[in-house]
Amino acid sequence: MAKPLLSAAVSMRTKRKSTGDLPSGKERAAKHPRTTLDAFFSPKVSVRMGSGIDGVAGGVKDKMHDVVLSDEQRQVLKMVVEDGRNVFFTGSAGTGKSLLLKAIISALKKKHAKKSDIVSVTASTGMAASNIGGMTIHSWGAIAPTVESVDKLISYIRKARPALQRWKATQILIIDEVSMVDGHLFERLAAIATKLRKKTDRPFGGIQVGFLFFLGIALLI
Ligand SMILES: Nc1ncnc2c1ncn2[C@@H]1O[C@H](COP(=O)(O)OP(=O)(O)OP(=O)(O)O)[C@@H](O)[C@H]1O
Repeated sequence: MAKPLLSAAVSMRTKRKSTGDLPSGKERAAKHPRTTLDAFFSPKVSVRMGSGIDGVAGGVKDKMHDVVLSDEQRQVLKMVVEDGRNVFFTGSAGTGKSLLLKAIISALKKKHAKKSDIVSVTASTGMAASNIGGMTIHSWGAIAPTVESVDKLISYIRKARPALQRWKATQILIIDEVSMVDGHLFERLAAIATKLRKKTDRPFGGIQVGFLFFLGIALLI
């Protein structure tokens, strides 16, 4: 049987329940340990199985499964979400990168729920972008592939208001499958960010960047 594929539906299970839902006193403490920071970064994530190709083929029932992140996955999630660090991680096939990326996106969106436009989720290809509920890096940044000059690109972006808003508002940029982004495009993205955001002293104009590499994740934070 084909291995189930992940969809973008990953949700953190760290939300506090109202006290009315829980028993009180010692029983409650035993059954429902207090939510600690450590517990926050030991999230259970629900993964929708059977979507994607398997789902289309109808081979697997669409069903939510709880999984617990491994120590390594939790460590990366904490570095990105809590510490706000630029993180790149890689690994061979099936080591849980995609699941972790979805958990990271979910945690970032939850953390920044009141200012959701500061988190941007992108990928180098349309397929990868759609798998994580994002858009291609070209669409996100209004990068016309035929335009070479950074200044021309910037004047084009200034006229494309939604893209301009994204460039200015984004504080955390995730790029999935960053290995498909060539160095030249990457340099242009960095140059545009620096010029548009007017923070010339900081790489990428101060955007935190994260990447999911071909076999891993790269975040620009
Ligand atoms: N912490 C975990 N607990 C249980 N299952 C997990 C965990 N992390 C990942 N998995 C499962 O392992 C399988 C492989 O994970 P995933 O697709 O994220 O790997 P990957 O590194 O992205 O693989 P590839 O490079 O081939 O795309 C998936 O079925 C996923 O649901």
